[in-house]
Amino acid sequence: MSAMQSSGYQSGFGNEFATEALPGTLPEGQNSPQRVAHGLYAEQLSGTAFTAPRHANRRSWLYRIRPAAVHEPFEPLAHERFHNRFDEAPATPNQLRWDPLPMPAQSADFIDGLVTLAGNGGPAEQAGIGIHLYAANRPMQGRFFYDADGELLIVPQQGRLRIATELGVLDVEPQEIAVIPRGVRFRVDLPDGEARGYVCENFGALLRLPELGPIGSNCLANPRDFLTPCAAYEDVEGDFRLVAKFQGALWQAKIGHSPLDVVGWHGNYVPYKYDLRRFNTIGSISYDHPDPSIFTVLTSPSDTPGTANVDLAIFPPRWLVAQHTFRPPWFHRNVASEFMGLVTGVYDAKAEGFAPGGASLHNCMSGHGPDAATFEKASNADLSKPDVIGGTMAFMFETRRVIRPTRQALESPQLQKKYYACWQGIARHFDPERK
Ligand SMILES: O=C(O)Cc1cc(O)ccc1O
Ligand SMILES: [Fe+2]
Repeated sequence: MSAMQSSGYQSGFGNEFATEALPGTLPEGQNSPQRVAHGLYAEQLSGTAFTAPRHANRRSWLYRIRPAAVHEPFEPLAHERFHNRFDEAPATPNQLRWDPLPMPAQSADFIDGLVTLAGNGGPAEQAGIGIHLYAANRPMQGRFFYDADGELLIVPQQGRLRIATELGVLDVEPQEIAVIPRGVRFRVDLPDGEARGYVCENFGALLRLPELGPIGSNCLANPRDFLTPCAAYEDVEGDFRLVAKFQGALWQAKIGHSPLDVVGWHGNYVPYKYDLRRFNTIGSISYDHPDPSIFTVLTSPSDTPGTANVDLAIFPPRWLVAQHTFRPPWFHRNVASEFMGLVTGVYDAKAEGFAPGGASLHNCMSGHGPDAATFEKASNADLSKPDVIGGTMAFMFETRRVIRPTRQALESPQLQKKYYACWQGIARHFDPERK
């Protein structure tokens, strides 16, 4: 099958977009005309309840060669490593860290290459997240995927992804993220031959931009930097497979055509990408390190105000200028649970052991913070000079619920058995006489 080429982008977050790959496709003044132009079918894709409040309501109208209903029955598709079984092992208060997942030894496409590391809640609850890694060395050939359980926040760490979706093509590279809405069908091609990264499967409310409060009307992730593809379609027939993730398990159906056959669409339920290097990072220009909520790119709110189902926060390059201050992240315990990954460079709280492609987990109320080497260095740094953190991009999925590692994550050879030791060298400095 010929890979769809990039179709260009439209900018903005949550906009009412309208795009057509063939002129005259979109109906004028209505959504569902008696006959759609070019002999297409009209289909609504609803991402929120029909009656969701207007500001949160998301749906798109798709004008396509065949409706999404056209495929043979689904049958279960085994996948040992990609699931939502977050109750296989006791949730642990231990600080955990993993080395990067190796590239696959056998041939694996994006779906084959998914491994579930941890999660909470589930698709039936419509709350919580799944945390997965992927490592792939083959494009998805003749198969397409959609996730009915949640939207997929994809964080590439190595290798570019070409994500051909029903609504158009997203080309993403490390330091960019992509979000594929629940239900949207897509295929992942690998322009660099292999790729690796992280996926947050969000079972809860759709990711949105955080409120800015006193920050004002700009900064953090600016809406115009979010890019949604222009319409692009494939008109191909063949012996293809449609893979669905439904209630934690995979299903597969035969489909005789590419489901990426949407010639035009309009609406606000859309895939998008965002370049994390565009993030307008805010920090202290006086003293003390603020809470990392200032680093929030996107948030999935829960039913409790200010308490996220999941936040995506990033730790991008930035200047550290705070005076009479311990500049790196402080020691802390958090009611929320923190999963971190590293796209590139070094994370400022960890001198070593947290490698690009690796991961860490600090659960609810588990103490963590700078390792011993970082503490000593930052406690003795010359604060008369600004310090610059360059060439790095770490991120965090922070969630209100405890993050439960899967059995395979706890049994993985990548789990660092001695992670706790990075704090064991923390010296006792207490001296009642010392100022
Ligand atoms: O390293 C961490 O644990 C993440 C983190 C970063 C930060 O700057 C402040 C708090 C926090 O949890
Ligand atoms: Fe933390």
